[in-house]
Amino acid sequence: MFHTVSQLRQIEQQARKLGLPLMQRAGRAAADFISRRFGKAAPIGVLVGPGNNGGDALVAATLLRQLGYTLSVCMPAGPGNLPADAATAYLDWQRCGGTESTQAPTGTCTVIIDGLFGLGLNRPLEPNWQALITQVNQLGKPILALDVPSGVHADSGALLGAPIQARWTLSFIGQARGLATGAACDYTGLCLLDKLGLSAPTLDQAALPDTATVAQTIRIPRAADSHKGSYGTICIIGGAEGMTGAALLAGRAALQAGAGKVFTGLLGPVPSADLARPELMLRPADTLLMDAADLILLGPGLGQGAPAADLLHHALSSQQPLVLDADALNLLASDPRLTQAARPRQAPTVLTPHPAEAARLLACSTAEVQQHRYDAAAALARRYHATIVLKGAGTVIVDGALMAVNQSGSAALANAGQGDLLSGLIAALMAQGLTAWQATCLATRLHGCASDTLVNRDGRGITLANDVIAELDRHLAPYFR
Ligand SMILES: NC(=O)C1=CN([C@@H]2O[C@H](COP(=O)(O)OP(=O)(O)OC[C@H]3O[C@@H](n4cnc5c(N)ncnc54)[C@H](OP(=O)(O)O)[C@@H]3O)[C@@H](O)[C@H]2O)[C@@H](O)CC1
Ligand SMILES: Nc1ncnc2c1ncn2[C@@H]1O[C@H](COP(=O)(O)OP(=O)(O)O)[C@@H](O)[C@H]1O
Ligand SMILES: [K+]
Repeated sequence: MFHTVSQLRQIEQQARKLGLPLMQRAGRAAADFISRRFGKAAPIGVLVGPGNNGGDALVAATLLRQLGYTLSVCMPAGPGNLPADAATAYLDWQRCGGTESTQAPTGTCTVIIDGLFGLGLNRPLEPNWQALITQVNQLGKPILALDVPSGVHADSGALLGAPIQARWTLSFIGQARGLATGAACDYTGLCLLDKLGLSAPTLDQAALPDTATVAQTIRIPRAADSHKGSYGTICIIGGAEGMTGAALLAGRAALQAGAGKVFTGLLGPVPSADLARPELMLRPADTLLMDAADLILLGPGLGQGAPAADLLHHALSSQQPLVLDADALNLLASDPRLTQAARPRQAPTVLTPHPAEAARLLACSTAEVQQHRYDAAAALARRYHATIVLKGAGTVIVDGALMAVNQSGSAALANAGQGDLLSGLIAALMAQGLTAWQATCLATRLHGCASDTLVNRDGRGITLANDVIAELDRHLAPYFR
């Protein structure tokens, strides 16, 4: 579960009204974390910023000092303008004999606590703060970031400079959603949560779920008295010359994920069979009976020529559920008439853009999409009246008012063919009766899990699409029971 900054602030305010000592609890959680892992021999560096994140760090420093640790506290903005709770924490620090300086910790520290900025970072790091963070990162010491690595925007995950490179991020009350997606994922290290003794059911209801949470309730029934016609007929269209493999990978994934029948319509040369998966039926794209299928997947290896655009137009005006990927998205972005055709569709439309495709669809830069991944996915959903899968680290899924973020998978998936696989998987799950929301969440989750298994079980560094497809079955099987 992840939260917006405003949700976290609301909880904080309610707890304050009850007089709960949240900063004390946060500082204690941080001190416990350090004392469980590090002995008292070498000093601990502590970075204290101008807000309550700094207050958490000061509480931790005070408790660690009382335990007998040596602390080296760096407080560049001084204590003058600290907010009330943090000012109290500073007085406690002074009372126990603690001192501070404006000097960065040195390489003699065993570990560093980052309390520079948390939820309150609201603009790019100014040069003096950036210089401090860079200097600290260069020490190469393990860093415990409090709440958020300083420099990461807690709501969007955007980098407001070059952030603290944390080994662990210990969040309080709830995890900010900015930790879960995009570039932030490279700075958090292992994400941990301490709820500070609060249980907040209303907060949880409004939270951004992980796809794993959505997947928990999904089942894909397979009746004893069923047959291949019970599990959907899919038309996959793509595979222009030189890109046959993209359409085949989508087809293989769809079959492996339980679709009843998969017809693969190719714009380029049509092999007599896919020898690795002869169950697939291959046809010239223009002979496929799109309208007879239960679902159309258009895009893997489609190309952007006139025949591809005609097929897209036809698919958009069809009554069937539609999954659009790859060049189908690029064509959609290039012609406003296609956008007009997408909006009034009654059957579900799913778009699966990677960040560059999303940027084309939104007429902005890829960097802008990546800085605002949640907002970009939501904007696409509104613009196209579609379910959106914005791919990449922390894939974001939006379906109407629903949003989820995925945490499975890794850069082992960063290779051509994975998007084709994912689109085929989504298509198969929808053809078996899942809603677009369920199918996109489950497919994204399982795609990442299958790759993670190859990485963790088999020690793979890179996972290729065919290998991930072979691994899908064991991950899907529990959902068929
Ligand atoms: N209160 C509580 O009970 C609890 C709070 N908790 C803790 O509080 C944290 C949130 O605290 P926070 O709201 O004070 O924000 P924080 O992240 O410390 O930074 C704000 C300061 O930074 C400044 N500033 C911003 N950007 C800047 C920039 N680029 N360059 C320079 N300055 C910049 C900003 O300045 P201003 O915008 O006012 O000019 C302000 O002074 C939260 O993450 C958690 O750790 C937990 O203990 C739970 C209980
Ligand atoms: N660094 C990463 N972390 C997690 N998942 C990733 C990463 N890089 C790629 N992926 C996943 O791999 C897939 C790649 O899709 P895409 O870029 O469309 O590939 P294709 O070349 O097959 O079209 C997406 O599902 C994406 O989320
Ligand atoms: K921090």
